Amino acid sequence: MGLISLVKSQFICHLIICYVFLVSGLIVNVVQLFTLPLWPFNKQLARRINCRLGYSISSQLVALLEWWSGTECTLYTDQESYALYGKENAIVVLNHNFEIDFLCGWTFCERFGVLGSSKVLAKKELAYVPVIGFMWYFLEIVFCKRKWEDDRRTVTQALQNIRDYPENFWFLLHCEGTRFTEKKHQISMQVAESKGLPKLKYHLLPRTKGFFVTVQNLRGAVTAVYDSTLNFRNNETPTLLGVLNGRKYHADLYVRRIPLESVPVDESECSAWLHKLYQEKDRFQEHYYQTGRFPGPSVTPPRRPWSLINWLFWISLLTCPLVMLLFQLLQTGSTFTLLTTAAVCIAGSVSVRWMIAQTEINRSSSYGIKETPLNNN
Ligand SMILES: CC/C=C\C/C=C\C/C=C\C/C=C\C/C=C\C/C=C/CCC(=O)SCCNC(=O)CCNC(=O)[C@H](O)C(C)(C)COP(=O)(O)OP(=O)(O)OC[C@H]1O[C@@H](n2cnc3c(N)ncnc32)[C@H](O)[C@@H]1OP(=O)(O)O
Ligand SMILES: CCCCCCCC/C=C\CCCCCCCC(=O)OC[C@@H](O)COP(=O)(O)O
Repeated sequence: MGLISLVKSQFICHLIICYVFLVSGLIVNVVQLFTLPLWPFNKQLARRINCRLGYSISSQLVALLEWWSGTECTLYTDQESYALYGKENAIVVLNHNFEIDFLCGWTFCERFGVLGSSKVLAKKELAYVPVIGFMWYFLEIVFCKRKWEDDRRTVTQALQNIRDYPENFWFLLHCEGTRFTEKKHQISMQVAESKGLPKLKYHLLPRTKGFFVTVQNLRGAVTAVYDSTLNFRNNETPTLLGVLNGRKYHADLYVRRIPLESVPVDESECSAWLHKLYQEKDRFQEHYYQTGRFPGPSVTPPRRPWSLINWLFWISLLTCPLVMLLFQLLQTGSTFTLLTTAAVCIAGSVSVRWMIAQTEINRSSSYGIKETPLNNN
């Protein structure tokens, strides 16, 4: 192990990174709160400000992936589509197999300049993740309970709200609705069979309602669907803890740009269209496993310096007072103050560890296992 790798794997480095993320995140959250009075008077300005504030949080995680772990992100796509990325609103349909697929998604957003404004149809539980959940509230992220009876109205309303968003955005949909596990796959394929649909090898059966309602409500505001398929080279199974430890991964993303006009308007045709899309995605994954690459030309969109600059800004701003405070505590240090400091550090570490745990597949929800109609019979 080289010296740099050794440094990156040290707990003290992780502690500092997490401290900077938490404290800067909370500061940004407070500033976001101060934008509240602006919303009724100049909503578009409030949104633009929040895009920048949100960027200041999410780009730290991107910097961790791009600059700390040095993970390579390769894009497989055609030249004409490449020229349009970041210059239009789009719905992104992405497979959901990896613990850091959200982070790779963010990284591509960053490289095409839409990180601050990126959106997602996210499960409601994520709204309660400290820092991120609060940030998302101000970025008008669309949350769902994954219960269609409850979601139909709220999701439609939230989608209508973002139609006039002042910055180009990508709206991410993991149509499978949950992360891939063997058990969920097995159950999902029983559902596919019962519906007379072809079996998928690498994906869960997509849930079509969210996709339909998104297309229906964003038609006219969004110009394309980006059918995106992510995989990692050499059977890597990336984790956020691995990234924090400075481990380098190799992400490959295959993107096809599909004009929105070619997505059917009728609900059942739209659902059939999505099922067909996932059958094609399955073939792309098969191709990847056979050949080690996706079809077509590949390109590596360059890293931009902004995520690193933002990160270094927060690190320099927040570590000096921390060091000074620790020195003062040690000098004056009563047992009580030292114990209190230790307790605050432990509480911080535990909460960040809890946040990281939200990304871990072995703690994945039981969605797709419990609620299947086959299990209810
Ligand atoms: C150039 C670069 C391009 C791209 C770059 C890539 C990405 C960057 C883009 C943006 C980045 C932005 C943000 C990223 C940051 C963070 C991301 C964080 C992640 C959050 C992700 C999540 O939280 S995923 C979970 C939440 N989201 C979803 O669930 C979306 C998908 N779900 C739906 O759409 C659902 O329809 C729903 C949620 C709207 C409603 O849920 P419900 O369960 O009620 O669904 P349905 O009514 O649809 O389900 C019933 C139907 O499903 C059938 N069924 C039952 N059991 C199963 C089963 N086990 N498997 C499959 N199907 C099942 C059932 O039979 C019903 O069928 P019907 O025919 O009757 O519909
Ligand atoms: C600068 C570095 C800071 C290091 C500290 C990192 C702290 C972690 C911060 C944020 C992590 C939370 C981001 C949440 C995004 C997780 C998205 C996700 O993958 O959700 C899963 C959901 O789709 C499906 O859930 P289930 O499979 O049904 O269960």
